[in-house]
Amino acid sequence: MTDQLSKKILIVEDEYIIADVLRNLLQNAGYDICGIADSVDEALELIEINRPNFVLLDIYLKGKLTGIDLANQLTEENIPFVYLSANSNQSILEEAKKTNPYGFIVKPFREKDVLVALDIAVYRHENNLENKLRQNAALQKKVARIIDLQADWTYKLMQIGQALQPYIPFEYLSVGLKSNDNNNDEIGFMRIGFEEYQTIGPKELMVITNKKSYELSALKGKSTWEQLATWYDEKELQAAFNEQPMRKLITETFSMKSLLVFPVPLSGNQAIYFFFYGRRPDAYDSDHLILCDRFRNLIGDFAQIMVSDSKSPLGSNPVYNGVHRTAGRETSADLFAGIIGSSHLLLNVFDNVQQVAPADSSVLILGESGTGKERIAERIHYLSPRKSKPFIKVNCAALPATLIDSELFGHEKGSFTGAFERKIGRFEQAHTGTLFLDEIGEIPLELQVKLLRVLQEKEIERIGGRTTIKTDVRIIAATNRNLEMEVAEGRFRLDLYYRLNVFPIVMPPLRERKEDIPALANHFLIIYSRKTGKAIKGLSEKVLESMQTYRWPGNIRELENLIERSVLLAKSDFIDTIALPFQTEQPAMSFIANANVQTMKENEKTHILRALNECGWKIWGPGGAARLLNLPPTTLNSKMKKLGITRSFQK
Ligand SMILES: Nc1ncnc2c1ncn2[C@@H]1O[C@H](COP(=O)(O)OP(=O)(O)OP(=O)(O)O)[C@@H](O)[C@H]1O
Repeated sequence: MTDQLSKKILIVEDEYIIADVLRNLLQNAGYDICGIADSVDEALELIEINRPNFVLLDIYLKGKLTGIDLANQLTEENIPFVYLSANSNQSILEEAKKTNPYGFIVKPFREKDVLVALDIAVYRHENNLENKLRQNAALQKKVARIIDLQADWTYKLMQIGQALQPYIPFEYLSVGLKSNDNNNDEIGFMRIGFEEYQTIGPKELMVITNKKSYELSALKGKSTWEQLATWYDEKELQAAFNEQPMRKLITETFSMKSLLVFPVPLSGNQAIYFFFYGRRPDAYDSDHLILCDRFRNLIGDFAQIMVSDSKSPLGSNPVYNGVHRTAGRETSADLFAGIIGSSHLLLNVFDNVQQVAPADSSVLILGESGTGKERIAERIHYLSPRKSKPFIKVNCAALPATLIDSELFGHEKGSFTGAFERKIGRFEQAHTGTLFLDEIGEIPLELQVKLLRVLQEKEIERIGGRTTIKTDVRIIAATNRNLEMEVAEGRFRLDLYYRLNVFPIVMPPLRERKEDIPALANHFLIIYSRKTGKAIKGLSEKVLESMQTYRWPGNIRELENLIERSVLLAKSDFIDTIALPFQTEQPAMSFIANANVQTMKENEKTHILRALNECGWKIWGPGGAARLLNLPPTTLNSKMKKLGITRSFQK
């Protein structure tokens, strides 16, 4: 459990009785209550005087201002808070959620709920801080290494961009120097793979944009540069096109949608500017501004040394060293071996993995079935300091509810009928390593409490055992369900959700990264040609085109199965027809926000039914639906049960 004794808590609650109950129970648990406020004004005063470590925050308070107003102030001051709320209406809760609280306690609450919620909040906050501190330290080391590299400055600048990528993602980075003599050189780096960038210097830009040097200079001359770090979403970026013709050119030429401007002041009234461009309409937010603040000095040190060197590519006599198309020392081939694709959505996932892997924080991988969640979980483990320790996987959907308990925690001999031997559970097996809880959304509610306790207390008890056993396990959980929706509908515990959701990674569905389809298809073609001993050379343009228009409800797994089947059926060394399932047009569905659980279930149901029909309702063995769907038959069975699929369901 977290050390409460050092934690000062401020209670902001206008109902005296509730505030008093909270004070008593928190004091009994060892917390120090540094004040009770019934309005935002009073809370601000107490914060100023007492600097609490944590705030428990009611939404409706005395006075005009609400807890949500105070929340923004708390975020600015980096004071974590947990909401106390009665069952407010949905729109208020939505507003509250946007302020990124560390948890919610719903009134009326039990003593246990409050203590657990606070404990999770402290854990989450500490993990956040740990992440932030680690970020700074890691970047500091990288920058020092880059400065010392035996390479030209253009290459070093590209390495700086690459070092920033996990924190400030970009698809195009332009770096410019603003100086007294109005020299506005810019140099660009286009991301073309994981740790792979192409340099776009002035000459390349002229060729790509079909503009002469003086035309580009004129566009740059018209631009105004911000004094402070600023971000623009798609609309804001477009609205400023008139005053910023150079940004318009870059945005349109490279199909970018948002921008983060990061100025770093240097000596002698100069400043170096980093323009991060993203393909998402809202790639940047206030968190990136905080990162800019944190990294400013570090990047400033690098830039100062660079511009003082006569060989700098930016400065009064720029020395530009031509085109680089360079990968970092370790490429995706090393770090993400066998994970095919270079779409910006997948590259963002790689960035997240690289960021979180070295830490011990829990990771929650979200995404539809077959998007590669398990693959990513393995990578996180193998890129972490635990890589030589066990990686243990539990598929929560494949286990009957009655067995999950003993599977996870183990049992002693004779602890229940059928327990003939002592069993070591998965938690113990994963000791010092990583435990991957796949399909975490399927864990029954009763077990969720137990799992939460184990995660907090880091010790387990085997069923029928008398002693507790200490475990040191990193948790990676995955689900294809919308867990927020599961929480809202009472099937998943809010506290467990908050405990697991410390670092979410969202796997994009294949239909949102269609540019990866040809590479994936070729990858599977090579694998299955080799397996079947057929020398298949490729797929026709027509086949690739039809694959691009298909929606892939089963994602990469479905693509893999389709290629496997096509290779088996191929009569020549070239695949020029492919049996894509017939599909009615469906509206695009995004997984996280606004996802409609019903639709996803329906989707899964349709997909399974299609496979069952294709296999004549055979589930097990060769030619069975389980093999077609690349699922263990037990998983398929439990999915069918959950989705209510029986043969009579099929009309
Ligand atoms: N980027 C990728 N490159 C190559 N193969 C991939 C990639 N992503 C996934 N695969 C393959 O696709 C199949 C499905 O991947 P995986 O089991 O990791 O998905 P999942 O999201 O965990 O699915 P589920 O939710 O059904 O458990 C596996 O055979 C995996 O090896």
